[in-house]
Amino acid sequence: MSTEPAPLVSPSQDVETTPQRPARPEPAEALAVGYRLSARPASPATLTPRPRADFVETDQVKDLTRRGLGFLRAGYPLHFRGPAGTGKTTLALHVAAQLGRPVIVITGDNELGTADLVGSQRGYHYRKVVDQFIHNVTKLEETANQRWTDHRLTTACREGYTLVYDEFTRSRPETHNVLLGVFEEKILFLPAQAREECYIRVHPDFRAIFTSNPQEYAGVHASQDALADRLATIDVDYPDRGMELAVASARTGLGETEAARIIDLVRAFRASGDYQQTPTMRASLMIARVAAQEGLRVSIDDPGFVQLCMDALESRMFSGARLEAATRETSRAALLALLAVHCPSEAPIVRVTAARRAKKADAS
Ligand SMILES: Nc1ncnc2c1ncn2[C@@H]1O[C@H](COP(=O)(O)OP(=O)(O)OP(=O)(O)O)[C@@H](O)[C@H]1O
Repeated sequence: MSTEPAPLVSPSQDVETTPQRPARPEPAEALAVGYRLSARPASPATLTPRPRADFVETDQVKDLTRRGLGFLRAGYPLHFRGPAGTGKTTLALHVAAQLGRPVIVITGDNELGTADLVGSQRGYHYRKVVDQFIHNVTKLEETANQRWTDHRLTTACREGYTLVYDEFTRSRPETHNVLLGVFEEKILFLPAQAREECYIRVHPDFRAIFTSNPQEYAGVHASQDALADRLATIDVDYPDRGMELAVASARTGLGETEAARIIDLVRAFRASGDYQQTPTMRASLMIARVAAQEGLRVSIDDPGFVQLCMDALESRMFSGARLEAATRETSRAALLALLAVHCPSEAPIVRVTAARRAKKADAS
C-alpha cells in the first residue's frame, strides 16, 4: 500500500494579485466622431459601433463602404489612407459596423510595442499547499506564477473580432512584424512568455481595418513594405461638396444656404494652396458650429463672423514663426477676398434649425 501522503490544499490559498499596470483607457470618446462606440459589458475590450443621428451616408460614403467590404469579405485587411479630416476613422467604424462583429480599437502610438498588441505577463497567481499528513508537522509549499494576458490583437484573432487600427503608421514599423504571419499564414505567433501556447490560429471571422495619414505628416512612420503589400489600400480624398455640405448641415443645425457659404469659402481656401496646414472638413465644421451657436450672420458684413473665419483659417496660413507685417497683411487680404466672394453682403440672418423649431413650437 502506498504511504505517500496526499497534500491537503487549503481552499482559500489560491490568490491572484492585481494587474501590474492599469489597462490603457478605452479610446471610445476620442473616436466617437459621426459614430458612437459603446462598450460591451460582457467583454470590456470590445466595442459596438453605431451611427449617430448626424452620421451622413452620401454616395461617396456608400461607394467607399462597398469597395472596402468587398476586400474584407474576401479576407483581406483593409486600409483607408488619406489626409487628415477626410473621414477615414468614421468610415472605418462604419465599415466595421457592417460586419456585425464586436470591434476592438487600437490607436497608433510611437510608444506602442508588440507586447501592447499581443499580450504580456500580468499579475501573479499564488498557490499555497499546506501538508499536515503528520498532525504535529506542517509542511508549507508556496509557488507564484506570472499570468499571461492576451492583449487586443490576440483577443481579436482568437475570438474572430474586427480590429480597427486607427492611425497605425504612428506606431513604429517593427511593432507590426507580428501582423505579417496573421495576414499571410493566418497564425499569430506568441512570445515565449505565453508558455502554454506558441501560436494561435487566427479565427476565420477575424478582420482588420487600418487608417493612416500620408507619410509626410509629422509623427508618421513609413509603413513596412511587407505589411503594405498585404493590405488592400483605398485612398480617401477630401469629401466632395455635397458630402461636406451634408455633414456641416447635419452636425451644426445651420441652414443649407449658410452652410453652403462656409463650405465654399473653406473649399476655395483649400484650392488656393495658400496655407501651411490644410483646411479640412474640421475647419468648416468649426466655423459653422460657432456661427450657429453665436447667432452670427454668415456674411462679410458681420465683424464677428469675419473674426471667426480669421481665427479659424488665418492660423493655417502660417507656421507660427514671426512674419513680416507686410506678408501677414497680404495673406489676410487674400482671405478677405475669398470671404467677399463666398460670404457676400446682405446674407440672411443665420437660422439655427433646432432653435427656430423650438421658437415655432413655443409660439403655437
Ligand atoms: N459620414 C460622416 N457623417 C458625419 N460626420 C462625419 C462623416 N465623416 C466624417 N465626419 C466628421 O468629419 C470630421 C473628420 O472625420 P474623421 O475624424 O473620421 O477624419 P479622419 O480622416 O480620420 O481624420 P484624421 O486623419 O485627422 O484622424 C469629424 O468631425 C467627423 O465627425
